[in-house]
Amino acid sequence: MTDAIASNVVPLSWEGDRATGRLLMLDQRQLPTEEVWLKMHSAEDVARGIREMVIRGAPAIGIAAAFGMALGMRAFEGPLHERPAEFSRIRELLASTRPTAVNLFWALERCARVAERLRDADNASLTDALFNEADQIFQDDRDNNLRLGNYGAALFEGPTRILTHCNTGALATGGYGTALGVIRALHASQKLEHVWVGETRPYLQGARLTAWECVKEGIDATLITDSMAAHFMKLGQVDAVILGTDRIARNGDVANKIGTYGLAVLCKHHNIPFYVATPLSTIDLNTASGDDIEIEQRDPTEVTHIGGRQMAPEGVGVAHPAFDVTPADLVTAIITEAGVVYPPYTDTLPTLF
Ligand SMILES: CSC[C@@H](O)[C@@H](O)C(=O)COP(=O)(O)O
Repeated sequence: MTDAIASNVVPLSWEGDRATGRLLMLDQRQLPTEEVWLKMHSAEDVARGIREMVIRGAPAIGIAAAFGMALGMRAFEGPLHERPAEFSRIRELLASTRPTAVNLFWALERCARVAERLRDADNASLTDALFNEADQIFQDDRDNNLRLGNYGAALFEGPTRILTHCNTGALATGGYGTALGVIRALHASQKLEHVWVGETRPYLQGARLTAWECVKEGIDATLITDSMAAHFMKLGQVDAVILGTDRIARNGDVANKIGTYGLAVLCKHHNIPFYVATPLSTIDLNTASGDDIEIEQRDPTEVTHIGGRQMAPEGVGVAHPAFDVTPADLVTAIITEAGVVYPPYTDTLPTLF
């Protein structure tokens, strides 16, 4: 086992006591130039924060939603069985924010199980239990990342050159990160030579967030545009690609940030291993294949504008699927907190649970 570097970056934190306090979210839209913390007082605030990308990344979205559920129920009085519609309304509000990352629905399901157990309890007890659940999801995610980071790092002898995409770091999780967690663990064990950070058009999670995390922790990283990946692979300067995911289907198909599928195809052509690092909370055994995963379609202005400046003419058609699906047969291995699994994923994924 390698010693983890303690990342001091977190996407959210709590301020005050549970009865009157608030959730603080680091506004990821303002990074890397400004570190602004927004105060969330209600489920509506949290839902807006997720929808508008104040917080993003599959595990972080799930954690935020669990806190949103607790904040939402805090506003009421009396036992839940007297007003079950309120719980459903808040759950649906949070569930409607973003469709692709399964962690959102997984976390809300955990909250629903808590509520079911305490449907006759007074509201203070229910709210307290929901806050405990949110804290537990937050803490577990960080611990799981540390574990999967070590499993991932053990796959390499070093010195290794990794290419990654989007942001899968402390900002996208309970801390530390999934794919970036593996990279952190490689760095800690002195097996990391270098990281190529794909900028991740159109939302630039790689350029704005992963690059920021790497610089903050002294990880040797080079930012490239997405279209440069093939070039550096051809030059023999990429030993492996490691990414995160928003949902893995039962057959091992991987939904992740748009551009992931293209990288997997490039890896196949250049004979480079393609790894997906994820907590078990992102594996959805109830979804048979990637064809069944809803792909979020986002606002066209995220494609036509960069930093508020218009880059495309009025009137042009624009497509903006935020995610794509990489077929399981392009995935070399899936790295989790319970170990590393290889194809055929239909057989190996269920053994992790
Ligand atoms: C550990 S994060 C894994 C994924 O959530 C990440 O790769 C990703 O695609 C995030 O997309 P985003 O649209 O920024 O929420």
